[in-house]
Amino acid sequence: MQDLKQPDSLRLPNGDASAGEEVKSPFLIGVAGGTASGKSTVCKKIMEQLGQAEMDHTQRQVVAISQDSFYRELTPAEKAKAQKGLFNFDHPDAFNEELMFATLQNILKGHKVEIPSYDYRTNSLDFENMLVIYPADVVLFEGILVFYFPKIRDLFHMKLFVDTDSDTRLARRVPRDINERGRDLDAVLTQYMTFVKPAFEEFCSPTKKFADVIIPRGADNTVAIDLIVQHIRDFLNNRSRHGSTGNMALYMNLELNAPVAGFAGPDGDDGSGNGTYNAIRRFSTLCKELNMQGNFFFATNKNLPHH
Ligand SMILES: Nc1ncnc2c1ncn2[C@@H]1O[C@H](COP(=O)(O)OP(=O)(O)O)[C@@H](O)[C@H]1O
Ligand SMILES: O=c1ccn([C@@H]2O[C@H](COP(=O)(O)O)[C@@H](O)[C@H]2O)c(=O)[nH]1
Repeated sequence: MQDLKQPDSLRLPNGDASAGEEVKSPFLIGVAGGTASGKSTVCKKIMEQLGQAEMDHTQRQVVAISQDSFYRELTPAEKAKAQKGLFNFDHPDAFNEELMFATLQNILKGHKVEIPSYDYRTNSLDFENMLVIYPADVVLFEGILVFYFPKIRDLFHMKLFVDTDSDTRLARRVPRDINERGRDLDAVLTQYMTFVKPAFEEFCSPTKKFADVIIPRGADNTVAIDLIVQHIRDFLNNRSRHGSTGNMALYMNLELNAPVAGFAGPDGDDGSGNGTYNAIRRFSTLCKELNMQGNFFFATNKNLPHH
């Protein structure tokens, strides 16, 4: 059974900002799932429901980042293979793990970071179109293998897995790759059968076990999305009431071992230990709600009280 923990960055009282400067150490949510399972759509819906999508980038409290910005640069020989659909973009070696790790660490320290966008038509990073990620309260990091690398997996405060059946995913991937990623039908199907499907089974699907929350049917699962949104909203309200260094992980019941002195939750917790109990209650209530809805699965968490 996994052990949900709180990364050091959230324990730091003030990150690495200069004295007096407020640091936003975000609540980091990993969103994994097979290709075309709906990871970006789920993130988009969460952002929209929180009123973040139409907001200026510099002002957003919630931001979403794609793992695709961390594909490693290909050698000319690999590029030639990729153009013929003969490069395996679904293998962990296709990613720059170190850069991904360093970037997430910087994000957790409350730094502004710049990452390239990804151009699927040329199979390359697009440094002309850099994405600026401003410090935010909640960061969603989505991709097929976000839970594959242990040290990256350990950075997440919460892990979601979007679980959509493979027929639906293939049926979505084919038109998307043809219409949006400049591919032809033969290439899409060959790539899928040669690389995408075997790699999903070998590398992506096994990471489902690390998820705290599994979302069947992705963006169609409005109940799951509403509940996740409601809880993010609660964090944001809590943080705006208690400052950006407010301990979101405790509020979310992800660190139950040590009460944090000075933490005051919405129920008037004072850090004496009752705050922890109240956090457990809130999280436990969420689990119960989700179980009752029956279309959402919460992985067993040894931290949760049993009712
Ligand atoms: N619930 C859904 N119903 C219908 N189409 C969907 C749904 N979710 C996603 N799609 C479509 O499927 C494709 C893949 O979705 P996307 O969110 O980009 O998946 P991922 O990020 O997991 O690759 C996109 O064209 C998207 O518009
Ligand atoms: O140049 C590339 C890079 C990636 N891919 C495919 O993209 C998916 C991952 O993106 P999703 O949005 O999660 O589908 C992965 O399965 C790669 O096969 C590509 O085709 N070309």
